[in-house]
Amino acid sequence: MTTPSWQGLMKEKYRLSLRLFLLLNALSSIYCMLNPLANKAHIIVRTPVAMIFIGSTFLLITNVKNKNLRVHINIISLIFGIFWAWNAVLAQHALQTTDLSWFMVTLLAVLFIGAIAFINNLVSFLLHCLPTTLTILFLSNWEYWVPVLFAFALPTIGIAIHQIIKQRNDRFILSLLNTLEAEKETLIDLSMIDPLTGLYNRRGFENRTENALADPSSVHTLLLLDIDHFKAYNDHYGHMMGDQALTRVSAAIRDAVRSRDIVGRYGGEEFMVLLVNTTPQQASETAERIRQRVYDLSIPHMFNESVATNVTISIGTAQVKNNDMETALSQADQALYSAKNQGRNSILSFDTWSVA
Ligand SMILES: Nc1nc2c(ncn2[C@@H]2O[C@H](COP(=O)(O)OP(=O)(O)OP(=O)(O)O)[C@@H](O)[C@H]2O)c(=O)[nH]1
Repeated sequence: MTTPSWQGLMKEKYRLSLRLFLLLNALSSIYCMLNPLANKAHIIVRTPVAMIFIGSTFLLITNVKNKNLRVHINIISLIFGIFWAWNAVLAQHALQTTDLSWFMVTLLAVLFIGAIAFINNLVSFLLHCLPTTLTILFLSNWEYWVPVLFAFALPTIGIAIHQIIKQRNDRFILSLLNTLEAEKETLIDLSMIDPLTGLYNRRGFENRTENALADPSSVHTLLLLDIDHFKAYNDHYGHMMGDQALTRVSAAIRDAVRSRDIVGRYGGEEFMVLLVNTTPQQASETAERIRQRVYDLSIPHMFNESVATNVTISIGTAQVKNNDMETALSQADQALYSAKNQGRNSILSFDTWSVA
């Protein structure tokens, strides 16, 4: 699970608790309308519960039909809470009773709805239950204040404690999700890095170049670089020295280009560089700078046959046209092959070479 899906789950919970609240209100209002006690009274007594029934049914249907409709749960709970309190006032007036049992049924129904629907939302619970609780206290002249306040305090305390525990859990889960996401990002980054040289591997290179190629107005140049006679180097100096040479050459390439250019290890002793947004002139200057920097490392290579006595590289370059990296790669490869054939430690641009 990710943070956005967690937030989606929270929204869904919010929606479900609203629906539950509306459903319980609709059911309770039906009961109150059919209650024989209420029938004894004037029809006006049934006005608030009728409004609760119409309002909750309408909102419930609307909410089920349109998931994205935003309904403020606190406002709805307060309005319905006031309606229930109004119902208590009208009923008491009509029935002329201070009988606790009658009040308790209404109060417990309201508290039950609030506690079930708003187990995680103390504010909504209070907004829904306080109007009726206070009204009943006044209507009964505070005669039954102990059972009324007890009935109100018990779920209030329970919901408050439950909310504190839930908030702690939510914070813990969110921090856990953030840590997991950060670790996932690190792993993705690591999976794109070549462990020996620290450059992008082929996957990382492709991933990074996708972003650069997204801008169609820019002109990019692809460089393919290959260490000359590296097999002979490995054979004579050993694999460990070969690894060291690869690491130093990688660093030299990285240092010779701008930070926005993308450098990757193509595989073995081959590298690739995407020179982002460069003119052909700048590209050939950069390729020459790379070649020279590697030469200047002066890594001894007595078996770099008829090229030099130190490690050198050959470079093939090609412009990336129409964001077509595959074609550019094939062209740079052809240019590199020719640069090797022309004596190595050299640079060949596919674009000028193919025209000639
Ligand atoms: N030390 C080391 N050697 C590697 C690594 N990957 C590839 N190589 C060696 O690189 C050498 C590549 O040799 P070749 O493909 O024949 O090319 P080359 O000898 O450089 O000849 P040219 O490219 O024609 O100049 C092989 O000997 C590989 O074993 C690596 O990670 N470490």
